[in-house]
Amino acid sequence: MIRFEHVSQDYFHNGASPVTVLADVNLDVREGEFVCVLGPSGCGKTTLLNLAAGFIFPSRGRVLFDGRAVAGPGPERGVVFQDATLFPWLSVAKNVEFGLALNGLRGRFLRRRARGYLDRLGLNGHADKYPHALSGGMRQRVAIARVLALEPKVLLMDEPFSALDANTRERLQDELLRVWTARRRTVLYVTHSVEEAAYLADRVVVMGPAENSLFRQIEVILPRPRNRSGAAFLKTKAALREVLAALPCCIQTDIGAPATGSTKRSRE
Ligand SMILES: Nc1ncnc2c1ncn2[C@@H]1O[C@H](COP(=O)(O)OP(=O)(O)OP(=O)(O)O)[C@@H](O)[C@H]1O
Repeated sequence: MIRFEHVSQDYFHNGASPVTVLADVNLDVREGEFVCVLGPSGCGKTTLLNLAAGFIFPSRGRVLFDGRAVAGPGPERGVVFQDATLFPWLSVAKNVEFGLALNGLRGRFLRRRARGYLDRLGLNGHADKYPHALSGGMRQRVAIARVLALEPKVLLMDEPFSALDANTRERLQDELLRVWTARRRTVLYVTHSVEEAAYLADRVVVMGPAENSLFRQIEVILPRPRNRSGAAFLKTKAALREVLAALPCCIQTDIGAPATGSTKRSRE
């Protein structure tokens, strides 16, 4: 569904020589697959996602969607960011309807589609509220409903739940999995969290420094729904932490382990 073919990405800073963030990345995301991209801060996770979204273009190589080169953003690739960027002057329902109207839906078809996705995300009692009256978790739910309502083939998600408290995050992870299981969309999901990657992913792509952009790929073969305290789940987390700990010269890592005597941070 998404293919990165020998993709390299350079950035330029004030006339200095270019900095290579991704080097010769080859990655296939299969249709219906849930792929998490995990790695230290600054290793290029968002860059990878932005390339798939068509927000930027590779310095070298090609990014393909459904066999065709990505030439820019498109409704078949829905993007969810860390901060829900809703229109503050529109109600919840109107926020979801906005993109549908831009894509040509009108009248009751538009309203029915929007309501359907608000229901799916547990927002049916909040359709007439404005974003300022919603909690962070609810705002993020609206942002997801808004993207899902466009029925994209691929969801590109950049740390969508990282700003939320642990309970809300886990609830939204379950809601996302419920929607994903029902429709089996392809998901490319950037996270710092080992726990999140182990819970969500079919496959975890661990990214490293540019010369080793795709450091390791790990299939997560645990059955769903996953038990966060089960032995197999804990083992998967431990395996992922081991891979992260083996990364050469991390900038910052979030490997979910106590940071005693090291510079490693934990958010879990
Ligand atoms: N438009 C840009 N121009 C110049 N440098 C950039 C640009 N976008 C990203 N970078 C640099 O590229 C590197 C990778 O950034 P990117 O945001 O892809 O990493 P990341 O792994 O997503 O980081 P984080 O986990 O902190 O969000 C960083 O050093 C960043 O400063």
